[in-house]
Amino acid sequence: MRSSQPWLDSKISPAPQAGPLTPLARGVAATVTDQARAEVPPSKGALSDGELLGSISSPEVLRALPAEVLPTLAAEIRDYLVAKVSKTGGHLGPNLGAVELTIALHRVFESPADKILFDTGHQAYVHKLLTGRHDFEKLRQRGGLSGYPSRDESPHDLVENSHASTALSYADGLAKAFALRGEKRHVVALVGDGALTGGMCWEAINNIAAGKDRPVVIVVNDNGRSYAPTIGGLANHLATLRLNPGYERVLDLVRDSLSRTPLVGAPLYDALHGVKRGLKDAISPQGMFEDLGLKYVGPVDGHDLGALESALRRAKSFGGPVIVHTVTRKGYGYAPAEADEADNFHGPGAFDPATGKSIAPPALKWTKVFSEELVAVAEEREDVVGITAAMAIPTGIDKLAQRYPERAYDVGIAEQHAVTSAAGLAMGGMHPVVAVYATFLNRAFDQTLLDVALHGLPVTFVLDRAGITGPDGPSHYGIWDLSILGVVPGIKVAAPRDAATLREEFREAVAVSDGPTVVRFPTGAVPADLPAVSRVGGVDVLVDAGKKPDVLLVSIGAFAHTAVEVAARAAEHGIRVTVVDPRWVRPVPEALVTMAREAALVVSLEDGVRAGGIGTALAQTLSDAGVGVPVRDLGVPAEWHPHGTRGEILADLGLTAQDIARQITEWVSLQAEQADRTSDPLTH
Ligand SMILES: Cc1ncc(C[n+]2csc(CCOP(=O)(O)OP(=O)(O)O)c2C)c(N)n1
Ligand SMILES: CC(=O)[C@@H](O)[C@H](O)COP(=O)(O)O
Ligand SMILES: [Mg+2]
Repeated sequence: MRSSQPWLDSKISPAPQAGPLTPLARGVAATVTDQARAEVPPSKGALSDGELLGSISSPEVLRALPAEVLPTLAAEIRDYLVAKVSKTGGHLGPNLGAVELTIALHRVFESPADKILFDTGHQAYVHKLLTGRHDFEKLRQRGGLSGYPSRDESPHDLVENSHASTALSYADGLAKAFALRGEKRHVVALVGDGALTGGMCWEAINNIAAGKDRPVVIVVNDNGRSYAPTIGGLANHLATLRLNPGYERVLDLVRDSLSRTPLVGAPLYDALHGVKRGLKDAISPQGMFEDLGLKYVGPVDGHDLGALESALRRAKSFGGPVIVHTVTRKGYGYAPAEADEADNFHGPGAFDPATGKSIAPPALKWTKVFSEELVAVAEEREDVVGITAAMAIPTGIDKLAQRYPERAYDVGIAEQHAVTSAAGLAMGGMHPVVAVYATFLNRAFDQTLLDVALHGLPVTFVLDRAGITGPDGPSHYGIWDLSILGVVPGIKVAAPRDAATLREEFREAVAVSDGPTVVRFPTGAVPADLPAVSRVGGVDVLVDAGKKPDVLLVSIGAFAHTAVEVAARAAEHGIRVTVVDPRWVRPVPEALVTMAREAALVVSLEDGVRAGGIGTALAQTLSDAGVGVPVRDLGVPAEWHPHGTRGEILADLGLTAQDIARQITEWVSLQAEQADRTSDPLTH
């Protein structure tokens, strides 16, 4: 029995073989467990979810375990992860694939003296368990563990930024700092094959390789996938790897990965695997990395604990920059995750562990609406092409790829390249649609500003997951786009409020031929369509409070339903609120200036940072037009916001209908008091 839970007895994975414990191992494990029980502070949580796992209060305890019990530990970790993540949701596939790797890392290196960095950080759950964090009940939920490394949680955690491809640069800097300070520490960076497609990694490798005496160990977790496969179909060209008889299982894994249909080109994978078209030209991966100045170890079976430990010890003893190439399988040990072709187990929501089926009620998502409209537009216009940075399904580019494979490009985790390559496509007569999460556009700001906008190129950016997102926490909030795009001359930004306006505004965006356009929308289920009562100069009026309203409430994007509720609540206090949705928020529509002249107070409401946001732009526009009406802007403070649900975070920020109505009522009363004072001759 390798697992206490039937779903781990997968037919797909050939190993790991935990098997029953030998009497010796059982004895040692029991002793270690007793010691560990005594050591675990009560706050660190349960010991009941797996006897051995429950004993691991720190990496020291892990290092004291005999190798024979490690497969059991790995099986317990998988049990635990499936059981817990099936309830909370989270990054299951990446973690199941990194169990042995993380165990080996913590046995060979001595964190926190040695520094272990997790690129992206979505695969750090096993690291959390091995560093004594065993309470996953509220993973990624308010008050619970973060879904990424978190310096508040543990001295073993360093990097909280879950934007990919940064770990090698952090590692380079840390190694330089330790060299300057004369500290003998190893710096280890675990990076996925997907993250390795990001340009920052190669900039870092260029520098790491130059530090011959700096002990940086780059561990590549090569599972052949980002979300979707990272690779091309070159299964017939693996002869160089076959030359090494120790890699039979590695070859199986690689062959499996290669046989999947790719969206992405193959050069990186070729390099990693020493693959080139034609055996005569075959290069070895050693050659590639060693030419760059890095010692190469591998490929190593990333589920073979013995092989991993021995490879990592070799790397550790080398004393300079070294790359350890491990081959793993995403979702390893849990059949539905291993068989996952649709990215469902990269970061699933809650699911039934017995079947792997999602238990979320079906809902129409913003992404699906965009995805369908993109295909409809592409059917009408041959110049429309789609670009994704390794997120074809999550951004909805997959539907275009299915319909027109030659008109959809997955460029890898390479947002900067995505944008400038879109600029090239536009120069060449196409109309590219770059679909990224709002937070990841940060990466490509300069490219958007100069490569696209300066050249007046017709590129449409579709920003998914804009605004407050939720469980991924601070790095994933899509709250900066409206501000940073505000400084891009000539850019046009739309913020649809529902499915109908998303379709409409997307079509308007791709109709623009003389510069960049942006359509941004939030995460999750799209709310019911909210028809306008009228449209004035391109601005939709959602609630018309008649002439000279007390308040003109300018609602941006998905806040429309909240804004309408605010108007209803304010009306109960005798305050007349007109609600408008500008649809296009940059540049600020002229019609808003005319409407604002009529109102006693203008309030803007946006799902983005207030600093430099639409409220600021509106106030400037009104001031420039000589409209003296006071403007109040409601939005997200430029601070770090913790993980939680979107609803919880919005409530924290006072961005619920109830809070906004109360706030508006106060402002209106304050204005009335001030007006009274001004008109009272005794106060002069
Ligand atoms: C800059 C950036 N773009 C996109 C993402 C979204 N993303 C998160 S994980 C991931 C795939 C990572 O693949 P890999 O590094 O191979 O790790 P694996 O999940 O396969 O373990 C992507 C694209 C991100 N985190 N950062
Ligand atoms: C690590 C990462 O960047 C993604 O996996 C992200 O967690 C996905 O978020 P969604 O669940 O909103 O697609
Ligand atoms: Mg990968």
